[in-house]
Amino acid sequence: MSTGVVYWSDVVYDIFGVDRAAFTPSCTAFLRMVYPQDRAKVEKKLAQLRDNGYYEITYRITLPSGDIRWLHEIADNTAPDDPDTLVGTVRDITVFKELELKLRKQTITDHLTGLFNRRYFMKRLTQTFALYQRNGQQAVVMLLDIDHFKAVNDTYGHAMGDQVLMRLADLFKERFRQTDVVGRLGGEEFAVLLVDSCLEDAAGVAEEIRGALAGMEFHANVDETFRVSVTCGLAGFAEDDASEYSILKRADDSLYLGKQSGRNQVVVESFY
Ligand SMILES: Nc1nc2c(ncn2[C@@H]2O[C@H](COP(=O)(O)OP(=O)(O)OP(=O)(O)O)[C@@H](O)[C@H]2O)c(=O)[nH]1
Repeated sequence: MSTGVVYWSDVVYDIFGVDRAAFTPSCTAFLRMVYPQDRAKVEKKLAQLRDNGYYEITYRITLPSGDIRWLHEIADNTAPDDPDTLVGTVRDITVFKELELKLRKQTITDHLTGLFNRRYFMKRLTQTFALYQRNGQQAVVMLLDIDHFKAVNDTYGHAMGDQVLMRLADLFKERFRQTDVVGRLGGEEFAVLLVDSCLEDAAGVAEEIRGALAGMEFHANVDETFRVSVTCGLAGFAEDDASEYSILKRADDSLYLGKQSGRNQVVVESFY
C-alpha cells in the first residue's frame, strides 16, 4: 500500500470495462470510475481500512460506455506476513441488485396505475407527520374520488373503467411535484401528500386537476364518448392533530361533504 502499486486481474479489467493495454489501474483512476453519489462511501471505507484492516462494501461504477454497474467488494490487509498489501475481490452484482430494486419497487407500487400503493402512502404519511411534529414543516393531504365510477364500469365495462383510472393517474404524474406522494388507496380513491405546501396552494392544484378531468373525453367506441368527474377533499396538518389519522379523517370528511353537495368539486376543510 505504501508504494501505491495496484494490480488488477483480467476479470477486474472486464468488470470495469477497460482495456488492459490502455488503462493503468491506480487508486485515483479507480475512484474516478466510482459513481459520484457512492464516492464518499468508498473513500470512508478506504480510510477505515487503517483501523480495521478489512472492509466490505457495495457501490456503483460508471463504465466508459456510460453504463452503471453494481459491485460488491471485500478487501483485507491483515495478512501477518505482508501487512503492506491490500488484497481485494470484486464481484459484479448488477443483475441481483437490479432484481432487488425491481422487487422493492413492486412492493410499494399499485400495479394498475404505477402510483404508490396504500401501504407505502401510509408509511410516508406517518414519516411526514413525525417530521411535522419535530420541525413544523407543513403538508396537506388531498383525497380524490371519481364520481359515479360504478356507473362507468356498469355502462362501458371494467376494462374501460381501468383506462379511466390509468388516465387519471397519468394526469397526476404530469401535475404533481416529484416530492409529492401520490397513491391509489384502492378502487377509485386516490390520495396525495403535498409536502411543504399550504391548503390554499393545494386547493389550486386540486381545482386544476378537477377541471382538467372534467374537460377530458373518453372514447367508449367509435361514436360514443363520455366524461367523468372527481371530488376532492383537503386537510392540512394542524397543531392539535394527535396523529396522521386525524388528518386523514378530516380530508375524508371534506370529501364526504363534496360528495353530499353535488360531487365534481374541491372541498377544503377550513372553508366550512
Ligand atoms: N375498473 C375498475 N373498477 C374498480 C376497480 N376497483 C374498484 N372498482 C369499482 O369502483 C366502483 C366504486 O363504486 P362506489 O364505491 O359505489 O362509488 P361510485 O360509483 O364512484 O360513487 P361515488 O363515489 O359516491 O360518486 C365499484 O363498481 C368497483 O367495482 C378497478 O381496479 N378497476
